[in-house]
Amino acid sequence: MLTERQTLTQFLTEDRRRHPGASEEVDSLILDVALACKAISKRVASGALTGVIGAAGATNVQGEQQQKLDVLANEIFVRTNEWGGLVAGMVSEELEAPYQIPAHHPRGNCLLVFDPLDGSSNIDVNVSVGSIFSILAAPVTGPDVEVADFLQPGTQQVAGGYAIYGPSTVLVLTVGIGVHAFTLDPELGEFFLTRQDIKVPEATAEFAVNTSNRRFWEPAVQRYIDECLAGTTGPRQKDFNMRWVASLVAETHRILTRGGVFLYPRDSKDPAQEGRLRLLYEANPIAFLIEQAGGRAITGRERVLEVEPTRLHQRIGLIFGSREEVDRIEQYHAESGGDPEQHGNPLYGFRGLYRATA
Ligand SMILES: O=P(O)(O)OC[C@H]1O[C@](O)(COP(=O)(O)O)[C@@H](O)[C@@H]1O
Ligand SMILES: [Mg+2]
Ligand SMILES: [Mg+2]
Repeated sequence: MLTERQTLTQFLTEDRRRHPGASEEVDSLILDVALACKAISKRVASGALTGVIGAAGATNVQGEQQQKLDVLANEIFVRTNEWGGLVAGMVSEELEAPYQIPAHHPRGNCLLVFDPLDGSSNIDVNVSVGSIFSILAAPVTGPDVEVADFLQPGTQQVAGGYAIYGPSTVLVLTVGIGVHAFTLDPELGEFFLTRQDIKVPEATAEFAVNTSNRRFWEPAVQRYIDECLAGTTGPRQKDFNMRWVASLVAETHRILTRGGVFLYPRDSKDPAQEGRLRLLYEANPIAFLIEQAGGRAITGRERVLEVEPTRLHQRIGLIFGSREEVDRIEQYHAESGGDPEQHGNPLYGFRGLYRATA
């Protein structure tokens, strides 16, 4: 098997060299991230046997209850990446402020941004979870990294990806030249290239959304989902299937495997927030992967990767997947006049005046 398949290390040292932006520092950092993901994968797989299931008893900066595995995965990410001399600073879902590299470790030129454990609500029920990461170049500033250093649009990412801890552990990666997947051989402890140049099919009949939020959605999203649900009896003239795993990594993996469209749109549930998912360490790396695979990722009205971040833990509407469906959702937002305040406007409801033509 070793001779037949390319390892992640071989892939980075051979294929990456063809990319003009390739840097050994980024390659090495990706390998450190992969090491962290292997360690997390092992802890996730051991489950209740090693006492990692359950709440940690603390609340993070998002106001969410931390699970033991959230804390552990964050610790693994930080400890694995702080000493190698590759990173200038880190931002994590689980840390309020940027993590400064301790003075006794060398400082590198990359910024590492991550969601150490995505899909936390699925830990207890033994459903797939994952880790998401994004790598940016560190602007040259003072000895410490600052919040402003991390507020770069997603177009500036030099690498992004996720590891999914499912029936098998798979690392999905882009360095800006396509999307590739590496499956962990748990016996050898090595990631092997198992899918190259992944492409999201342009058309789909499968959507993913948490429909319990319907009353908080903007009219454009209500219209789109209502039309999908109407199937052959509605304007789309075809039936749709629906999935909702409640793990962003699992939904992304499915869409990268067989297509589909994902929506966690901006809504009015918490008027102080623009959405549920975080821009820097959830939306941006996922958008980077999806675009590299030929799909699209938007907030509803703009390209996710072009959003100028204003806060570390900023939330955003996230809609991504097969190009034809994302185009349609974008069009519905444009047609609704660009006014996000029209929540619940009956004119846009399923029985409303504004129904799409197929
Ligand atoms: O429970 P909801 O509202 O459906 O939200 C599910 C979403 O929340 C998340 O679990 C948020 O990520 P975290 O688990 O890292 O907080 C996503 O993976 C998922 O898409
Ligand atoms: Mg998450
Ligand atoms: Mg998380």
